[in-house]
Amino acid sequence: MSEVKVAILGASGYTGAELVRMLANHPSFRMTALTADRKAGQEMASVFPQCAALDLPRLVSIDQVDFAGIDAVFCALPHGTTQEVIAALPAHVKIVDLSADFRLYDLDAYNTWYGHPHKAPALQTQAVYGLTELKRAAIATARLVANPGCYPTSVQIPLVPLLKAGLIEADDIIIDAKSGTSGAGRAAKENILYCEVTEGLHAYGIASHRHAPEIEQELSEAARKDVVVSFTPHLIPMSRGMLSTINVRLAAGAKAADLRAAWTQVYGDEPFVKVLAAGVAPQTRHVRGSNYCFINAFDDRLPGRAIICSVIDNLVKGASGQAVQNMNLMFGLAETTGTNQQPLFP
Ligand SMILES: NC(=O)C1=CN([C@@H]2O[C@H](COP(=O)(O)OP(=O)(O)OC[C@H]3O[C@@H](n4cnc5c(N)ncnc54)[C@H](OP(=O)(O)O)[C@@H]3O)[C@@H](O)[C@H]2O)C=CC1
Ligand SMILES: CC(=O)N[C@@H](CCC(=O)OP(=O)(O)O)C(=O)O
Repeated sequence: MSEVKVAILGASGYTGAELVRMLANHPSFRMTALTADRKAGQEMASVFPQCAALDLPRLVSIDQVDFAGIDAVFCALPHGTTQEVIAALPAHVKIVDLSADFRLYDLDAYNTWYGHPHKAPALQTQAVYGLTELKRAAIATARLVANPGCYPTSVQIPLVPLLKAGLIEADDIIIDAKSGTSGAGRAAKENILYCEVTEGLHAYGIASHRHAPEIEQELSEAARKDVVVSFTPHLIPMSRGMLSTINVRLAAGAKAADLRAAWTQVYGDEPFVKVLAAGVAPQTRHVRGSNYCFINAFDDRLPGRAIICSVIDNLVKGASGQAVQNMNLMFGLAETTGTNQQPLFP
């Protein structure tokens, strides 16, 4: 196909850097504009020395980009800042938004969880929630894709097929999730300072994290009834990686082996979702730097219950990798184009 001219808004952030890493080897997407806020005017190689060998445009502010010459936009800005930016883009541009700004279909729920009214409600009705493996047909024809959050990605990949198949009960889902600190972005914040996260582990957003309604929106659709989950995120002292350990009540007679069989049926041909061999616990170190999601299920010692483990790299399948996977789909390209890096191990 002819070259697709791409702009990355927020290229000086962590997910922006991951987008650059993936697009550097992409045969069709050419990085034409890269934006920053405080770092506008700087070379990428001065912001990210790992980019020194790449021929990249200088970072500019968003208002300096001529979007008439852009075909595709990856929007990697903080949530709350993207709705007006995306609403101002010309109609021919296809967009994958990595922020949370277009993920909740219900505008009242958005207002409740994000603390302000939606600033582009008409555009929200066009947005497609972009968990690639579960929404492929809608993503392929969308103009605006709301890329899922990292925690919701790690949770929905295992749970959606199980709820659709009626293999787990929808009213008893307990999610214990852990994220590396890159999940909080590159901007300086006291709670992610080295001394605040190293040699320790803590829960945050207990019973109040904004990813709960996003998870519930998609699980409710799968279960065809309202689902409420118990969701507890934790911050762990590592730069990237996410583990969700999910405790579920099985439908009568079901076993972990049935969950594994259902996943194999749904994901058997997927390039990025892998059901590990029986008994093997998914580990974040085995997906690091890759677009993989590894999942597995185990029978609990409590009768009728199972424990599910799901790992992703929060910056890749949890953000930029899935974003490129989605943009590939929107341009009729193989989803693996530019996204099939093997994990970095050890
Ligand atoms: N980190 C992760 O694991 C994940 C992140 N996301 C979401 O992706 C988005 C980007 O995250 P991440 O890369 O981690 O964030 P960072 O804080 O690392 O980067 C934010 C980027 O946006 C720019 N920026 C900040 N404020 C503004 C503004 N008001 N106007 C224009 N540009 C601005 C920054 O520029 P400058 O550097 O010049 O300040 C920087 O380029 C967020 O919405 C985040 O929630 C989604 C899934 C996972
Ligand atoms: C470790 C950490 O702080 N993680 C972020 C989630 C990252 C993410 O997916 O954010 P968006 O929904 O904004 O895209 C958080 O808990 O808010």
